Order: sequence, then structure tokens, then C-alpha cells
Amino acid sequence: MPTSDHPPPALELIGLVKRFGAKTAVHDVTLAVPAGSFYGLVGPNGAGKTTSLSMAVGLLRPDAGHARIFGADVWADPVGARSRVGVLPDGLALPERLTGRELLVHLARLRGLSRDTAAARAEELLDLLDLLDAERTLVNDYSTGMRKKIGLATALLHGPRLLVLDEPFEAVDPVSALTIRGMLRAFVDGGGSVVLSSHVMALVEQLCDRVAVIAAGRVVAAGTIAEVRAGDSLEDRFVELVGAGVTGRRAPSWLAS
Ligand SMILES: Nc1ncnc2c1ncn2[C@@H]1O[C@H](COP(=O)(O)OP(=O)(O)OP(=O)(O)O)[C@@H](O)[C@H]1O
Repeated sequence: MPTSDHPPPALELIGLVKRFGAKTAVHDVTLAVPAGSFYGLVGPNGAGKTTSLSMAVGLLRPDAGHARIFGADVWADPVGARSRVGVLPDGLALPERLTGRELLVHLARLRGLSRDTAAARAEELLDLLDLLDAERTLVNDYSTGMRKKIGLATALLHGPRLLVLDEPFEAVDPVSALTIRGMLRAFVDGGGSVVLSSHVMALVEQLCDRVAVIAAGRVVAAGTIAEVRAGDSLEDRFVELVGAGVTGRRAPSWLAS
């Protein structure tokens, strides 16, 4: 049992395995995200990041292994685990016939917040994420980046201590990205923990203090940014770890002519 001298990690993945038919998408992924850290998860397309994060937060049942959020097992104690985490999943399904404000207030009420608190948090998040102008727009008519931002707002609503965000900056404009970065940084500075996946190495290098590299469903490197970079840029190290055989490839001959 964790003691107060040794608080449990914000997120712990222990031997996670996921198979889809004959394909093993995630092989024995083990990771610990210390409380208070800003953790990046990187890896090539199809490496198993989304599958791992989905199992980490209880959206996908693993074939083997465990996930714990602040010591609470995601499957044995789903209420305890999920109350402490805010999730931005990949391809988030949203109620399409609501405006952003209606959606946020509705979800906040479902999570047990009072009417006044729900309204105040919805207003603050819409303002912060620059969605107030789209006050009357239905989520169905949101752009990809707006959907990402409203998804992030839904993850923040209940004031979780851990955020698990699958590619939160994908399709988000640079000004909104700066706002989101500032929000996440302030959240971590205030004692929160963040795990995010991203394909943008420079962003992970600037924002995160720890990183894990996943390739073909396995963790191939994990540690502080400095440990994983090992003196190189994160991008160079990433290519070295997972990009074998890619650098010499050329465009198809018919494309250049
Ligand atoms: N529901 C599913 N059914 C079958 N195969 C799946 C399913 N979900 C994921 N996979 C496979 O599992 C592997 C890992 O996919 P995953 O989405 O976790 O990768 P990723 O690292 O998030 O990729 P990307 O960076 O492209 O988003 C891929 O080979 C993918 O085709």
C-alpha cells in the first residue's frame, strides 16, 4: 500500500497488453508517471499510444496488465480512479446537437456540480479557449480544432488532478495552442499532472519534463527529457530510436518527373 511518505504515481501502467485479432497492438507496456510531472508520450503512427492511453483511463479493457490512477485500479475501482482524471480521448464522440456552453453545463451537472458552478466553469472555459464567439454554434458545426478545444474543456470541468490528453494540440491554431500550453503549465505548477501524446517533438521537449517513446507497442525509452535525448535533440533521438530505414527513402520516380 502506498504511504504518505511515498505517494503513488499519478498514473501507473503495469504490463499492459492489447490484441486486436492476430495483431498485438500493445506488448507489456509498463510506465510510471510521477505526481506533479508533465509527461509526453511519443511514437510513430500506429505505435500503440492511443491504445495504451485508452487502457490507462478505463476506456478500453486490457488483455493483461493493470492501470492505476493515484493508486486506484481503473477496473477494480473505476469511480475512485475516474474521479481523479480528466480525459481527452482520440476521436471523442460529443453530443452534436448542443452548443458548446450547453454541452459543458450538461456534463458539469452530470458530474455533480451545482447549477451556478457549472455555469461559471462553462463560461470561464469557453472564454479561455476562445469559443465564446461560437456561442450559438452547435458542436456538430464546429471545426476540427474547435472540437479539440471543447473536448479539452470537458476534460477540465470537474477539476481533476491528472489530465490524460491524446494529441491535444492537433489541428489547434497557434494562438489557442499557446493558451492551452499556458493552462497546462499552470495546472502542473499548481501540483497537477499531465500525460499527453504528441507528434511534435519540439513541443514535447519544451513542455514536458518526462517522455516515453513507444514503438510497435513497446516502450523503447523512458525517463526525463534529458535522459531520453542523451545529448541530441528529441527529434534526432526519436528518429534514431524508431526511424531505422526511413531516412534513405525517396519520392516515387513518377512524382518528381
Ligand atoms: N479497434 C481496433 N481494431 C483493430 N486494430 C486496432 C484498433 N485500434 C487500434 N488498432 C491497431 O493497433 C495499432 C496501434 O494503434 P494506435 O491507435 O494505438 O496507435 P497510435 O500510436 O495512437 O497511432 P497514431 O500516432 O497514428 O495516432 C495500430 O496497428 C492500429 O491499426
